[in-house]
Amino acid sequence: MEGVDHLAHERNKSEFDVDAMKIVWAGSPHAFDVSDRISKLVASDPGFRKDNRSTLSRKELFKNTLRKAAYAWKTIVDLRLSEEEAAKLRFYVDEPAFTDLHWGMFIPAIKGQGTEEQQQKWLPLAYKMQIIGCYAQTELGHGSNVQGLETTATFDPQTDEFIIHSPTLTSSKWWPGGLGKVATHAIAYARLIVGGREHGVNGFIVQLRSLEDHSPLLGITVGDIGMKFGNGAYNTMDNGVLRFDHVRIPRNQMLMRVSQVTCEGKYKQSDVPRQLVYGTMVYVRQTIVADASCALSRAVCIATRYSAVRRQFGSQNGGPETQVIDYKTQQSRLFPLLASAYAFRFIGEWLKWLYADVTQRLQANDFSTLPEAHACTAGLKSLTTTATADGIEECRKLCGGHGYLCSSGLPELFAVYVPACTYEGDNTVLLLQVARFLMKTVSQLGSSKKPVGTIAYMTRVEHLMQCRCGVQRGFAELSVDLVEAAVAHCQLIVVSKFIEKLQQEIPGKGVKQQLEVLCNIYALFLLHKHQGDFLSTGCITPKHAALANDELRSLYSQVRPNAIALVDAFNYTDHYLGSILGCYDGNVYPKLYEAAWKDPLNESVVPDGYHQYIRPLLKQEIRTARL
Ligand SMILES: CCCCCCCCCCCCCCCCC/C=C/C(=O)SCCNC(=O)CCNC(=O)[C@H](O)C(C)(C)COP(=O)(O)OP(=O)(O)OC[C@H]1O[C@@H](n2cnc3c(N)ncnc32)[C@H](O)[C@@H]1OP(=O)(O)O
Ligand SMILES: Cc1cc2nc3c(=O)[nH]c(=O)nc-3n(C[C@H](O)[C@H](O)[C@H](O)COP(=O)(O)OP(=O)(O)OC[C@H]3O[C@@H](n4cnc5c(N)ncnc54)[C@H](O)[C@@H]3O)c2cc1C
Repeated sequence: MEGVDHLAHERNKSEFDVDAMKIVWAGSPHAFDVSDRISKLVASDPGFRKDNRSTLSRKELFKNTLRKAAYAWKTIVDLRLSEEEAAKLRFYVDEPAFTDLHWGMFIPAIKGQGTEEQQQKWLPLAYKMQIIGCYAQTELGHGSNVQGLETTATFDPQTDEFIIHSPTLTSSKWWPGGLGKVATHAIAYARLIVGGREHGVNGFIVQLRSLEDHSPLLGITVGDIGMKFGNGAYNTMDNGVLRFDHVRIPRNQMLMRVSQVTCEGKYKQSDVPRQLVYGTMVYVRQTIVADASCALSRAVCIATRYSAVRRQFGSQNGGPETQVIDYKTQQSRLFPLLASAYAFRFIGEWLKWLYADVTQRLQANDFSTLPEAHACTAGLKSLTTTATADGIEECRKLCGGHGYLCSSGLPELFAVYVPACTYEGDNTVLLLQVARFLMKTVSQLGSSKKPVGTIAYMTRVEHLMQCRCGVQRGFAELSVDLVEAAVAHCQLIVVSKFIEKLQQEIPGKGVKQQLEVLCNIYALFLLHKHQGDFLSTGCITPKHAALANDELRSLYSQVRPNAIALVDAFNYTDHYLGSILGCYDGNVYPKLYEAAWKDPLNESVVPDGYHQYIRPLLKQEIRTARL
């Protein structure tokens, strides 16, 4: 029945202060207040409805996304929302759109790679959305290999301009979000050519469309690259294709914090690492880790609530069947994902600190932690997105057949989320960067340069290197093993930071105890999953492995009474979850049944096409082959 909490009995089992855990999950009382207020604002406004997405055509879907983006911007302006509140509103609108790239990449690129003068010119226009930007780096022929990009930017000293050109088909910009139909400007990455000499890939601000009638400017060919994975999902985003035909831009539209070109045509490299050109990618990778905890926690919330609602088998003497959440197999699949959601939340908090720290150091020309920041953002983006994409799919399976319905929210969540394993850096390519960082660290063991921070533990392998020094096989030859080592390195960081989180003051009855249980589940589940490596390297004995398994089962039993409260702590509205299976009150079956009849296919009891195709079949009016 409506208004009845079908999960009340589960909520009454909780052994900790859920409101205190909501603050821990949000990060602070202030962050909780903003999230709670804005999520409810979005949920209560019919202008942000999203339950019809799977029934719209691509063009209807995209136009609806533009409407919502404009409505969100009007809401932000009318309510004078702060930058923090505006970001939260865009998050809870929960629809990939051009604004993600405008705010999430175009603006950060100008802030990170533009000079003070360039920031003063372009940021006010971007903040007021008087221009809409995208980040145009990837090309049809190159994405991972940034140094392989083919677009050229040739300096013309006669006119003090750069000529931006797409020399080949494969140099067409391909994938940039927001590019296809909306962006008026791009940060385009191109090979800088001055006086016939190449100076690597740099970023250039290029206007693509008229601010009067939105038509592409002279020399610009631009469009959408077409439908992507899944129906609604990421098709709300106009990922685009862009070709330049000798497009001229003023010299001062090359982002010049890292490298400069003078009006005399002199190329100058600042005394900063050229990799700062990649700074926007580092920034986005750390935000993607926070995204992972959001996406995984959504899926886990849905699967946990539904696992408590769903009963299957086990009825004794006509009594109620067993809740599937009580099956050990369901717990062994679900609870490690619940623990991962919390683990990724805390590693996301730490990574945000690491990024802010390296940014502050860069401003003082201290580049000492840049390699570690690159390795951590690359590795943790790879680890958390892979685990989250796999986790969302596991949550779909944990919900049985109903998990495959769009009304469960899980198919769309999966379809929107999985490109995170590719965008902002293919996950394997990024792990190879971590492996390169680890090998460089190992090669420096024994020198005066002692490993610190997230690689401090590597001093312990020093003896290994001394006895094995000289035995070196090619990086490429060992890359599979090195990628596994990179994953293990990142997992160690996640576990370490979870443990460090528990050493902080954590208010609220039973809250720290619950987090300790989740931390132990996360760590022991990894040990169980990789026990072959731990056993073969002698890190643990078979008895240790058996003890870990026993402890895991015990920990699952400790989580069980608190599972619903632990996902309630995410404080997601039913609107944001977008899932009948995950609705707060657990009143699933009536809602599933009601939703089915709203499908357009049920607008008529006899389907279109019956008389044309089915009736002739049934009436044998179609000549059938002799059976
Ligand atoms: C309905 C439900 C919704 C819920 C789900 C919510 C999800 C969100 C929904 C949608 C939101 C939409 C937002 C989406 C945002 C993302 C959009 C995507 C954008 C993009 O993809 S932008 C393009 C990204 N492209 C890449 O990442 C390219 C990857 N490749 C590279 O980074 C480089 O090519 C490279 C690093 C692999 C190699 O570079 P290079 O050849 O130049 O360098 P080397 O390998 O030779 O290394 C040389 C030394 O430089 C160091 N280095 C490399 N990179 C960096 C760096 N970034 N920072 C610092 N240092 C770096 C290396 O370590 C080497 O150092 P060494 O000391 O010499 O070893
Ligand atoms: C939804 C979505 C949104 C995007 N948005 C943007 C955007 O806004 N702006 C933008 O510029 N780009 C964007 N991209 C592009 C994205 O950044 C690239 O697709 C991504 O960097 C991967 O590069 P790639 O496509 O060249 O993959 P490839 O590198 O071609 O990967 C193919 C395979 O080759 C493997 N591989 C590649 N190099 C190596 C190596 N050295 N060693 C071992 N294996 C290797 C990879 O692991 C992978 O298995 C987006 C992509 C998607 C899917």
